[in-house]
Amino acid sequence: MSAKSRRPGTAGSQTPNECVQVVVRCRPMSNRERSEGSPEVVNVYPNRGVVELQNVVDANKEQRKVFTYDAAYDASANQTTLYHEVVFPLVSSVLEGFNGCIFAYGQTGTGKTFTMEGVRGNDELMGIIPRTFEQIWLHINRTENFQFLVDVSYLEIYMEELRDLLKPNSKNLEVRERGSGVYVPNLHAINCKSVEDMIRVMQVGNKNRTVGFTNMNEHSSRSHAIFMIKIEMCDTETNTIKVGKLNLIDLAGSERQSKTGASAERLKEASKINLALSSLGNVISALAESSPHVPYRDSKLTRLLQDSLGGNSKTIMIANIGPSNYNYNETLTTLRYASRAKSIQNQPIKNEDPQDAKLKEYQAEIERLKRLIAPQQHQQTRRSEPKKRTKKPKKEILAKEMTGSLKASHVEQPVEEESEAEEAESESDKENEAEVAKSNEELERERVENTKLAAKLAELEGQLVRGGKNLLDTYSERQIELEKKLVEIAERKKREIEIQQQLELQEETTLEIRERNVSLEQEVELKKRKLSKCYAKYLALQQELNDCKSDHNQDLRELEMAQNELVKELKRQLLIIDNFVPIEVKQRLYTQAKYDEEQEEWKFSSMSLPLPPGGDGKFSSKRPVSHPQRRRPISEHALQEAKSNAPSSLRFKSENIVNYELEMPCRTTQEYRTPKVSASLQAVLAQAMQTGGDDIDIVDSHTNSLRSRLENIINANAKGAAAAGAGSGVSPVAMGSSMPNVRNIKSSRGLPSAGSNLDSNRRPPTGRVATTAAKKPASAYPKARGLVNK
Ligand SMILES: Nc1ncnc2c1ncn2[C@@H]1O[C@H](COP(=O)(O)OP(=O)(O)OP(=O)(O)O)[C@@H](O)[C@H]1O
Repeated sequence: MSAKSRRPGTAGSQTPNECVQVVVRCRPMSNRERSEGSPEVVNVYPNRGVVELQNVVDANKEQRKVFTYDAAYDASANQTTLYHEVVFPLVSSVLEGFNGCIFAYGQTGTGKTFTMEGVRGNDELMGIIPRTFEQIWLHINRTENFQFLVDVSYLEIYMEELRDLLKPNSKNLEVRERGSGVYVPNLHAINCKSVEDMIRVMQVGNKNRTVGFTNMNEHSSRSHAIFMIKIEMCDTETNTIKVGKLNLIDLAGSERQSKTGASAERLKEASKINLALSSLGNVISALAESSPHVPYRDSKLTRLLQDSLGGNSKTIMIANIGPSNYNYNETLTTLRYASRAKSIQNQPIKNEDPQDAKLKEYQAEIERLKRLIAPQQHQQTRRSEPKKRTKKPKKEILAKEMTGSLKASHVEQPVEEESEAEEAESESDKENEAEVAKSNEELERERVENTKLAAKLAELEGQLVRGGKNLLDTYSERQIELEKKLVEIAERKKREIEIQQQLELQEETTLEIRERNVSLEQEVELKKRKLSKCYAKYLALQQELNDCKSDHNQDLRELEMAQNELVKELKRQLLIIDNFVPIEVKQRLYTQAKYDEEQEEWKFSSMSLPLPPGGDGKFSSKRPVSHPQRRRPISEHALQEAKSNAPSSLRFKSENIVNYELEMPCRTTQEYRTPKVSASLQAVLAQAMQTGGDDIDIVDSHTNSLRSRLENIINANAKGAAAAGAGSGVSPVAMGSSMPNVRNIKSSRGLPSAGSNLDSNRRPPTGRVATTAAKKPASAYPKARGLVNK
């Protein structure tokens, strides 16, 4: 596919498939690298999009490795150029209603955070994220006849846990899937109305982000941070809605554990980071090879990136590298991954008139509120007017009647009639007053309701931003022109790179055509040259293969280290379960715990407490109760007692159990028995006393090996699930989806299965286990990772 069809920004609701755009950025030498005298091994050719890596140490290795990308930037490239040439067109597409994703990938300390976030408080060194804010608001301020709703969220993945950076206390964030893509339920979103609002949100999130010190970077990001922007746009003339979503991702750095000088905590972090990044690498490889299975579910990171890699999104990968020889291997790995990512194809689709648009909801709500408020106001004005009018005539009539009757009374009426008239008058006055008070009350209530509705209306209207405002406040015409020119230059540069790359490809073909016209001798000479060229290519490929193998082995070693850590942890947990958890709880734990694939955690089907032992007579499970329908057997003695009037006979008089004292078991306690401390626990405690408690290696003295114990537990669990299925009338086959799948559990939880080196420090496997291992070689290592048995 030509780079032209890859370029984002093409209009139309369904664009053709386009590849992930891959850009490499090499940072300058750091002070430390300079002072250590580490040679520079990276050459960048920005006008050809080429990066060249030299091997200055190993003489046997091929000297140069050349990689070609959509664009390449050397240490002199500034933040503005990178933004205008790479990011600007993508953000423009997002403002047209596409999904977009930019992620920075690379070894720790190579400038991912510098590229994404930049240096705070320095306009020149501002990174991609704050520049994106400016572009978005500039667009909003320029676009007339449009209404916008801008929401942002910020989350991080730390140690395979999703955390909301804008609500650090909220827990248990999950990744879910629905028709329109992956999403995170309950993720906090903040409505923004300006660049400043967005910067404030970014700063709040950054304060909550997990960073730490390593040998490679003083402020190393220990988590993958994802800044999400959602822009809903409504054309007020046609009343159509578009939604653009942009994910800006600063990944944690991949690192060799030996180099980072990692402490135990850092080691744990690093193994999780590397695990997530290696699953990202696996996803990239699977997509690049068009593999039928893409292991998105291997980590939270890959699940979140599911749309961005191979889905509905325009995506840019910025691969950050360092120039020094010290990082040769890591740089080579990054360049290889970046090269592979170039062939990932996405299918971006414009999000037009989506059903779940908030803006639609808001507009409907605003209309509803307006409809509610208008008649009420009308009614209020109408009601307050006639009241005054009707009140007055009543009073006038009364006054007239009064004066009339007064006059008459002077002349001819008797005194009783006079007082009757007065009474009638005061009664109707009271009625009138009550009516007025009632309607006043009603009016007041309506007024309060109206104010509430008006406040809600104002709040909703306040969240929507009308486009085409403040244009002159923010940008002058000349600046707009300048920006257009910059984008044009960026486009031209991109085209130049494409042409240059095509030229290089055509050079070889041209050479062949020329060759046809020369003499035989020359042809031999040329063939020789060609042969030596091919041979050099062959050597390079062979070298590449060897490099891949050694890389693979290195990965394997690191996975083994992570696995050893997990095994240690497992042994610790089993030791605790064996020695401190009551046996009945343990059994319930083994048989009733179920693995929830969706939420990726273990769960209990019912959380009732374990019952104390019942059948042995020591305890009864319930207090005895009388039978509700049967009468108590009545003895002769009871009948006689019932007849007497002695106070003690009271309990025999009525049938109901008013004074019935329940018979309780005589003992409710057990003799204290000194706890048995197992040999393994004793050994651990002794070791802890000697070493001070750090990093104790548990030697399992259990008669079963760790592997067979795990198998037993998993079998018990499977049996428990099957029994539960049979009990509930559901066949175990039908329960397949909810039953913990042994293989799935093993692979997804990282539990090594039979055949792995789980208990390498123990006796060799017995014949039975060895047969199992021989039967199930495929499950020994997850195939998706490309791993094989040692
Ligand atoms: N292009 C660049 N120009 C100047 N300085 C840079 C550049 N890239 C990185 N740096 C500097 O290198 C150092 C490390 O960069 P940064 O923290 O961005 O690395 P990172 O890849 O995010 O590391 P980590 O993965 O550990 O978080 C910083 O001091 C940064 O200022």
